[in-house]
Amino acid sequence: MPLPCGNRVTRLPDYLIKKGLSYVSKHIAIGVPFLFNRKCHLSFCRKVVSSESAFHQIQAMEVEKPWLRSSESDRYSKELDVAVKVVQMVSSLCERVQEHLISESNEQVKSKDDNSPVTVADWSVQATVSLMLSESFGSENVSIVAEEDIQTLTKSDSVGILEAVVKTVNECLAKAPDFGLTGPVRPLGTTEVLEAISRCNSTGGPSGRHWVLDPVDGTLGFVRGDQYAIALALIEDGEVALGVLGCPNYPMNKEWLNYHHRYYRIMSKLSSPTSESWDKGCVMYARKGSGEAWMQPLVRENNRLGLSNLARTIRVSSIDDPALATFCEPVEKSNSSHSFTAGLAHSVGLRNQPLRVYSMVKYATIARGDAEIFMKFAKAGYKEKIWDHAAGVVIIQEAGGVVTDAGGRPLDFSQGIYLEGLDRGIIACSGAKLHQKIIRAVDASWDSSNL
Ligand SMILES: Nc1ncnc2c1ncn2[C@@H]1O[C@H](COP(=O)(O)OS(=O)(=O)O)[C@@H](OP(=O)(O)O)[C@H]1O
Ligand SMILES: [Mg+2]
Ligand SMILES: [Mg+2]
Ligand SMILES: [Mg+2]
Repeated sequence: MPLPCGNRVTRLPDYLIKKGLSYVSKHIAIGVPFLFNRKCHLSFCRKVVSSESAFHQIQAMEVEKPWLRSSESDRYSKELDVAVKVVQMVSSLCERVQEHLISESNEQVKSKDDNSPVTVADWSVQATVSLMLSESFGSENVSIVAEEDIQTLTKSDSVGILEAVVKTVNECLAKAPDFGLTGPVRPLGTTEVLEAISRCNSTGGPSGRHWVLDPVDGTLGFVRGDQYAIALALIEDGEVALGVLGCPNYPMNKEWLNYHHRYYRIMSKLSSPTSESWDKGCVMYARKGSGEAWMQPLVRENNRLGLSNLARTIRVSSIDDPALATFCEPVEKSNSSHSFTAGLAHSVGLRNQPLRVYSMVKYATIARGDAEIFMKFAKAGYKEKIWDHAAGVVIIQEAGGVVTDAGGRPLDFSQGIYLEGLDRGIIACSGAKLHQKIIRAVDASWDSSNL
């Protein structure tokens, strides 16, 4: 089921609006689940909606469609709908911040106590997602496990960056209607923004619903003008129910990936490519058990296309011959042993150079069939966090792939913020055959490794 990702409101004569609304109401009244033809429904809405209030009426009706809750296959429809829109919204925020970071200065980057980087974007995305989920589901119903806290942000030397966060959040919230969402009626103050960030301090666990957010995954890639992702997932009773990955620098068309990120920058200075020709970013999403994963282009301010019409299903690669397969891994060898994976690649017969990509875009490459294997072997003692994996895992699985630890067991999202009990590392593959070969190779070489 493709989901909407934004609507531009254009003024049309009143008689058309009425006609449009009565068309929608009629279909609801006679119980025609025009969800079956949601593409048509959305492009229809885009054509007939002439004011924000009319648009919100249609949205409200959309939310109350009874059939969304009536069948198991439509479970989490509303949650996924909201999650995709929110990720679209904050992907735009990240693009603006990244552009600014690259062209202006490094003042918007800080180091956390563990020396890892954090930026205006990380905090602003976390605040915005927290606010929009509360707005959509009621703050009392929303538990969020997320990476950032306000410790560094409230230090005395962070006054400038805190101001930038509040400004960035308010600018983003003001654009909520462009994405089919409702933002607050007035700009938020510093305390409210800090509260929104701090509220994401849930520790998850085996029962109940928990949203899991990595506001900017691959912050290092982000500050370097390279790949990064916004990752939002919903865990219910310890299982990942849905996942959304915003990948603002991962093009819809694989071909563009061959160009280095610097090329983007040069290109955007030479000409300002339209999103139609450039197609630079995408959002991917999936619901557990649906057997489908989807991708659609990022909503851009200059993008008035019928974006939901451009949503398409994605599928993992059908390549199962190691000689033809490509594996991807983290860019930084401090995050995953490049020498160990090189040994595995050799023993399994992988011939292609590894694709080193920052962030959960690695999960996206497998889900979309741009690579066949993703491996991560962190140093002993490092504990993987659930927000670095939840969204990517469900998207790969629904796209037809396999994700386990190196012992072949599924990742356990039920034990709080860490993937407790993870056996050695993470292996995601497009299919069972490659997966089995990698697992065997790990077993054969683990004892002689330094890991
Ligand atoms: N020491 C160590 N070992 C393993 N993993 C670590 C380590 N330190 C951090 N992290 C987590 O890695 C996240 C970034 O992973 P990537 O796959 O993007 O790594 S890389 O930047 O491409 O090397 C990164 O996510 P973000 O902080 O969201 O960028 C961290 O959660
Ligand atoms: Mg991360
Ligand atoms: Mg992060
Ligand atoms: Mg981080």
